[in-house]
Amino acid sequence: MSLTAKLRAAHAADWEAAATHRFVRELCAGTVPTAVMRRYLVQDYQFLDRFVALLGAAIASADSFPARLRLARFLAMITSDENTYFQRCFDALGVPAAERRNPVLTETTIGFQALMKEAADSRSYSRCIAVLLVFEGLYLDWAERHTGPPPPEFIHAEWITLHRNPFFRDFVGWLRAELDRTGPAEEAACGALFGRAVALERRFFDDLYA
Ligand SMILES: Cc1ncc(CO)c(N)n1
Repeated sequence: MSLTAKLRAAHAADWEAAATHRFVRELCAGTVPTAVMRRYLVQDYQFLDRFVALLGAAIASADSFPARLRLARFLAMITSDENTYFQRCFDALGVPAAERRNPVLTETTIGFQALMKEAADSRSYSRCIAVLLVFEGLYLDWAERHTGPPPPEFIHAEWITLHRNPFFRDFVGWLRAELDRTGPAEEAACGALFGRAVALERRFFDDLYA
């Protein structure tokens, strides 16, 4: 069994709970309450800050130029299309500047930031990839489970299509292959980060309805 298949199986309960969570079901149906969507986007924008730094660490620690190019292309999408999605949502929802820049963070967001900092500071390519694979693989998974027409509001529809398109799917497949190639040398450390990331993803969605 490949490392990524083993990790996915070891954390199947949290993974399934997140991939089929009430939040993603409501998102795909276009019925997320506005207050819930707003809470999600404000916290996720703080997630994104460290996520960009983690991608930078992965680029710096990668063992080949093709890997750096691939990660850099993904980073370019995050810092353009995905960043402007957040800005347009904040405009539409009337989120003030202070809450875009410096909101009160939940424990879970703080946990995500600590996890990403730890992976980035390790300067280990495979540890960075282990964390990235959870973030992107889980979002690809729930987005691809949605097969109906996109919901009418851009706030819902674009968050789905950002995670359900051929470029994103290829990128996740590539992350999986990179972890299977480089992760076995650091299996315990990669597995621990992977498991923490999946548990945080589940909690991040749970928090929205707490
Ligand atoms: C919490 C979280 N996990 C994964 C993604 C996908 O990048 C995201 N935007 N937010």
